Amino acid sequence: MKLRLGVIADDFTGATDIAGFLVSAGLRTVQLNQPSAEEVLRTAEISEAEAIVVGLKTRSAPSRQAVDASLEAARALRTAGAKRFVFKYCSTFDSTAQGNIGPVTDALLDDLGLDFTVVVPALPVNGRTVYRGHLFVGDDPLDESGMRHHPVTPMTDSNLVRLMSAQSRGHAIAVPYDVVRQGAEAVRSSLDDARSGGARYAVLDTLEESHLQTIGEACKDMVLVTGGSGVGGAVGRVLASDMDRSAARPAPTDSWIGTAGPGIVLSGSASEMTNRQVARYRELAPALPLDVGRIIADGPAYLEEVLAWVGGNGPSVTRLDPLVYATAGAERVRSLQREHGAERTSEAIEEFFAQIAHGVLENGYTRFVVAGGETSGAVTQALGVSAFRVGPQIAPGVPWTKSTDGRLDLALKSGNFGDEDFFSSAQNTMREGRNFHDPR
Ligand SMILES: Nc1ncnc2c1ncn2[C@@H]1O[C@H](COP(=O)(O)OP(=O)(O)O)[C@@H](O)[C@H]1O
Ligand SMILES: O=C(O)[C@@H](O)C(=O)COP(=O)(O)O
Repeated sequence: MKLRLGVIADDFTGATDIAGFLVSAGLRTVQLNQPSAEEVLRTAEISEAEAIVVGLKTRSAPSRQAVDASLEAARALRTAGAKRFVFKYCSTFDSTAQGNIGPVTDALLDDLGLDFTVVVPALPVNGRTVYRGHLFVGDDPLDESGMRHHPVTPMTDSNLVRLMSAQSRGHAIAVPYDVVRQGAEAVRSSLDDARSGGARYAVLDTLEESHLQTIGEACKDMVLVTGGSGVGGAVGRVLASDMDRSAARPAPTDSWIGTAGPGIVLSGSASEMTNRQVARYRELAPALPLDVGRIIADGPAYLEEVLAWVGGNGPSVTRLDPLVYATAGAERVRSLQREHGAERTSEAIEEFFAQIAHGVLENGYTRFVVAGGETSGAVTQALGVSAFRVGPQIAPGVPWTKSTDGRLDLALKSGNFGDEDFFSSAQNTMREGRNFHDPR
């Protein structure tokens, strides 16, 4: 077994995000969704994976459930040979004072016999930076960004030290930019001081890619690192540079071949970026907005109508895949939540997307572009996909993935990732792929 790194990701888009960065770092990486311990072990044995990413759906689950699922994943990864672990959460934290990042981090620390770790959500390539312990999204502090309107985890505080202290058992401190820019040695010594001073978590300022590399090197001997795909990629690069690379082997995405069947775009994210992506794609391809009232009141009959619409807008009619979306602006989301209840609305929409995915799968669809983390979790489960190979990146943090049985191609897009043309560029990337066979 070659396994070095085990990643526990709190949602499925987050899992593909970090898996893509680990592949780019040069590690053979497999992604498993909610696997049993046996699946983790079997994968480590037969796949020669150097990194296994376990995608969970724990971001907004009840805390006990999130802790249990994360511990089970970490133990399975350890049994499979992993010596180092990353707990991957969102680059926009997506975890309020009642959230699961603190409880899961505490449980992992205890289970691994540790008393200290780092908190590094930053992903500068996508505009997520941390300064003086505050998380920024582009030009805005987190609590002034679109994330303040998130339907499930509205972020109204940008101070990670405060958020982490509120959620967890221990004391968090910030390691400022002036230390990080001095390099790995300075960071390591600052972390040692923090730990001996009684801190349990250090939030590291991160303004640019080079800071991630510094942090990756400073955390070289840390068994558990927590944060986003940025620090995950840095840990991966440091690990890869330490490994024996004498055996020639193809780059992990060299042999990427897309499936040939029809495709669909499903968008259940209500983020600002996804709203822009939907608006843009509506100009290019057939698009069906979902009626949330009918999802709740009229489930099965409405599902039949939606599937019929998809069937009528297939490959013989349109070059770009049809889009079905619940995506709406903050005002509309609030009003639907007032009318039907926030949790009920989210769950009903996610379940409806799962049913659409299942329906089109039965009709022979093989290519799925999905926007939204929770939505991707629901869709992937409905498709019965439990393991992915990770392919080329469409945009930073969004690779194409393929079910390991080769049946399906999936692009699971975090709500906030990609540019306005993401939905069409995902399909174009696939069609332009060297080996992609487009039946149209
Ligand atoms: N129009 C809407 N009104 C209310 N909730 C919505 C609407 N559209 C989507 N949602 C819900 O919002 C949540 C979005 O979360 P997610 O899929 O993780 O997207 P993101 O990646 O942007 O966080 C889902 O639970 C989804 O069902
Ligand atoms: O780190 C990130 O921003 C993403 O990998 C992520 O976690 C995606 O979550 P959603 O925004 O819920 O899709």
